[in-house]
Amino acid sequence: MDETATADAGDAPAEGATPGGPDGGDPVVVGEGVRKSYGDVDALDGVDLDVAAGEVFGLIGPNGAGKTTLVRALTGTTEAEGGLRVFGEPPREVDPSRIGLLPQSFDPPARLTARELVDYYGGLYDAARDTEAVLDDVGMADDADAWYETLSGGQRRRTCVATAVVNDPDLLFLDEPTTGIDPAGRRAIHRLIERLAADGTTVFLTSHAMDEVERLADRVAMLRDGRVVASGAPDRLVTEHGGAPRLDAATAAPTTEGVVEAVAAGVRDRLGTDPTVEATDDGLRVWGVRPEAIGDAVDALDDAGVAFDSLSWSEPSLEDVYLRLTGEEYARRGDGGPPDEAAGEGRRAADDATPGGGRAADDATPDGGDR
Ligand SMILES: Nc1ncnc2c1ncn2[C@@H]1O[C@H](COP(=O)(O)OP(=O)(O)OP(=O)(O)O)[C@@H](O)[C@H]1O
Repeated sequence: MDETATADAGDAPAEGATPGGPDGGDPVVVGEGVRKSYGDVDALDGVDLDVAAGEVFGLIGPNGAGKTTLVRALTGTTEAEGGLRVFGEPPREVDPSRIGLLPQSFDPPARLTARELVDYYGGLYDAARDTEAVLDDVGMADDADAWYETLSGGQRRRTCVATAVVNDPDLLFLDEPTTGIDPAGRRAIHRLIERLAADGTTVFLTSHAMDEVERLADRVAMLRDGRVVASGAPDRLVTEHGGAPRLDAATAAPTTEGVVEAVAAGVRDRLGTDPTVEATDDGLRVWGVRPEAIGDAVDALDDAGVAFDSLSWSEPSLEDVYLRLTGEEYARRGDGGPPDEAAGEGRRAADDATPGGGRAADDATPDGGDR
């Protein structure tokens, strides 16, 4: 979906945003100024968002940012202040058959097999998908006769995903669906999410796996301290907040200020740009090295007498956006370089956020709780 990325929770949707979705229809999920406190803790501090029909909406943020609280508010499994609408209704009034929910913590009966569990949850609905097909979707067809309590952590999580999609929901909430699942299983879950979205299911995805969110989400909202500090399409967020591509050199010897200056001078001469070079924990980093300039940058390292053990080049990703806008970081940084500026931007965005600003997500629950 084409939306300008924003990093200010207090803003209205940016110009070019299509809050009603690509087809201009009503959003499936709307949150306006959503607030939730636990004692002195403001778990949600004024969150706004909308999710369009058929969209995969990613919600990311550090531990304790408020993601699960938001999912719970949107699924009606906890009370929250503010405007919450799912399919135009308060979350607790939504037809449960339209909603799928995979809570972060879900403890189904342990002495049922995976097949029996999917059957059981499918039986709660008038129309459910075929159990075998759902088990196959999550890669559990071969282990379907094992008791839940004997399954591995990843197999359990796959089974839980199966119970969340067995009713073929119009809106699916997945709170960290792939935690503990091996790479092949993750791919199976990703394919399932992609297929559901292609078939029109709206997916509200919470995850700490930035590669997963970057791959799957049409739009992302980043929560920090109960506030949205950025939202937009992943590629736009990366472009606007991810920083520059960089070349990292791992060196045995510590990087001195003299080496940093020598490399900076060399890169300036060879690339004709004014680079940011900084010492890192295991060597040094040159920011702003485009793929076609890697050779020249390496020559500049050689010129400066940098004896490196290994080199790596990387483009910015959603993980960089996350690290910057949450104020966390990768390695030790120099003064005033791109990471510091971006981290400061994130901190400012969070600090400037006003109650009722930003974007968030709403939700509803199939059977009234974390099952
Ligand atoms: N039932 C509760 N009682 C008291 N405090 C709570 C409760 N649920 C959540 N909180 C607090 O609300 C804040 C947000 O918690 P929440 O679980 O929503 O974060 P999260 O972003 O989902 O974190 P994580 O990534 O670790 O799952 C935290 O400070 C947490 O301690």
